[in-house]
Amino acid sequence: MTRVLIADDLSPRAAEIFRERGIEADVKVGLSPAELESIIAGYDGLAVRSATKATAKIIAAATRLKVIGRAGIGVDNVDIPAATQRGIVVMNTPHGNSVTTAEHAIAMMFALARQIPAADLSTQAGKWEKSRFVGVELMGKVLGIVGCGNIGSIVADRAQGLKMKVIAFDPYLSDDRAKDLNVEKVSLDQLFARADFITLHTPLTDGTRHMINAGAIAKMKPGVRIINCARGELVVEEDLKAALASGQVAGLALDVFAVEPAKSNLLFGSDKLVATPHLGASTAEAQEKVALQVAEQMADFLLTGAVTNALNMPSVTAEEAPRLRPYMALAQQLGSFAGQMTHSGLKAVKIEYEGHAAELNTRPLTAVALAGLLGPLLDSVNMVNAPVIARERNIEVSEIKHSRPSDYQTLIRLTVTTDRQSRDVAGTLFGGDKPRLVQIKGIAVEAELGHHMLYVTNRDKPGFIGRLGTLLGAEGVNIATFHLGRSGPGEDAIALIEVDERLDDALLARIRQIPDVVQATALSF
Ligand SMILES: NC(=O)C1=CN([C@@H]2O[C@H](COP(=O)(O)OP(=O)(O)OC[C@H]3O[C@@H](n4cnc5c(N)ncnc54)[C@H](O)[C@@H]3O)[C@@H](O)[C@H]2O)C=CC1
Ligand SMILES: O=C(O)CCC(=O)C(=O)O
Repeated sequence: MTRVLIADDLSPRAAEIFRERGIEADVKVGLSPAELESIIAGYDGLAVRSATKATAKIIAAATRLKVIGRAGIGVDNVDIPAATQRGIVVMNTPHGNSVTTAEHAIAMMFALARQIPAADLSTQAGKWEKSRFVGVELMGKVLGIVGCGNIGSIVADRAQGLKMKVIAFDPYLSDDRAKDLNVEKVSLDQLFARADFITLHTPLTDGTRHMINAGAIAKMKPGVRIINCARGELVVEEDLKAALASGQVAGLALDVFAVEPAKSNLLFGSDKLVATPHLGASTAEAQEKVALQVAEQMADFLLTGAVTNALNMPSVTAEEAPRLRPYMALAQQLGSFAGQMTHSGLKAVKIEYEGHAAELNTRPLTAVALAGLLGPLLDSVNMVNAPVIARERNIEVSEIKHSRPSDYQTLIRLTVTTDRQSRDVAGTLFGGDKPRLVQIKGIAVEAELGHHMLYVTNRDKPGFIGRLGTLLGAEGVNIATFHLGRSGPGEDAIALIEVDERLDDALLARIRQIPDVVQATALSF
């Protein structure tokens, strides 16, 4: 039975959805890394929020794992390259908690502007310190948004409702989108120089780690207030501590910390700091949404092959999945055929689509063709890691969709170039869903690929087929199907023969001794 481990505190809806869809769901929250490592091999899926770290070590132990689902946005707690190498799909749930997180950023901005947490503490302590808590108005102030994606743009919208002037730095924000959002696109230095409040909404990447450091803070307006509801490591906490002490930064609101859970932190204790324990996504509504979304996505993938919001492979919608399935089988078979015939360094792979195939979402087909191709050459290859492996090995992959009329309603052709030669193989779907090989090295042949095949190339000479059939019969080899093709009378010919069992090397050697045989290979599908 398909089994999923829910390792973080997700809404109970997630487990319900898995079970409703016939997937066994174990909820084990708070496992240590060692405990997780010791049980992960029993699961097909792992659902997490941010507490569980799916490290390379955990992933290496996850021999059965097919999918990691992040009920949330940031996936910095998942080692995506390690998952990709192991052929594990990593998916998240963008949008599910964006409004909630944007609202938290706005709440943090108010908390800073009016010192609400400190005023609350003081008031409840019976101090009534009206003059200590004189705040600043938000109206007319400049809000600098660093990272204007889903969350940043919602923050921009809400801030405009508060009559703030919104400026944004985001290298991927187009002029049109900035215009739609009514935000002024600026450089990072301009944002630092102009913003009264700065709010961070970028993912944590090598490019954003520690972007708010002493150098950046020095460029900011004295008395700036900074909000971070994205990731702790976007800032250098030591530098912020110094800036709070000097007054360069008047207030700091942090929902996220370099080390979490932040049971202690060098910034704690300052009355200029407002801190929350990574609560950005923690509303009932957001948690319900992300739990439902991650469970549906993971179940869809595990049960139907539909891929939504994956970070390491192309998407396949639930509608596409059944339509793509026979094409996937065809692409896999073509790849596998070519892979089993490839014995020297692979340099390039070209995958061409014609007819109906050219109208499909071909990225997953290309990925599966590559997996079929590399599978016979390497261990543990699947459609998730095959494109990465090809890239790492400098294999040039090209995909072409032809709009020209085709002899076939649908056709996929794979051309593999090695150090020594180029070889192509093409196939179609017979009756709309049955994969058939239709061409090998430009020679027409129509063959369904069975489990065990014998592939022979020979010179087209009288008596050859009889000699081959006689030898196979004499060796007790049962022939299921026999397919022939040739480029012309007396020229290159091929035979594709389905047999009940894989032929051994000794018999293959004898087949190669039959006059006119060029090569003979046993293939398995
Ligand atoms: N505190 C919390 O509980 C939550 C935190 N988050 C964090 O918020 C982050 C942002 O989430 P979304 O807005 O949904 O992501 P998103 O992907 O929609 O937006 C991120 C934006 O950052 C921009 N960006 C990337 N590198 C940048 C750079 N060097 N400088 C400026 N901008 C850059 C991107 O172009 C993109 O527009 C997540 O990656 C996650 O880490 C998300 C949800 C909840
Ligand atoms: O699940 C959570 O509480 C954290 C959410 C988060 O940080 C994210 O979605 O990136």
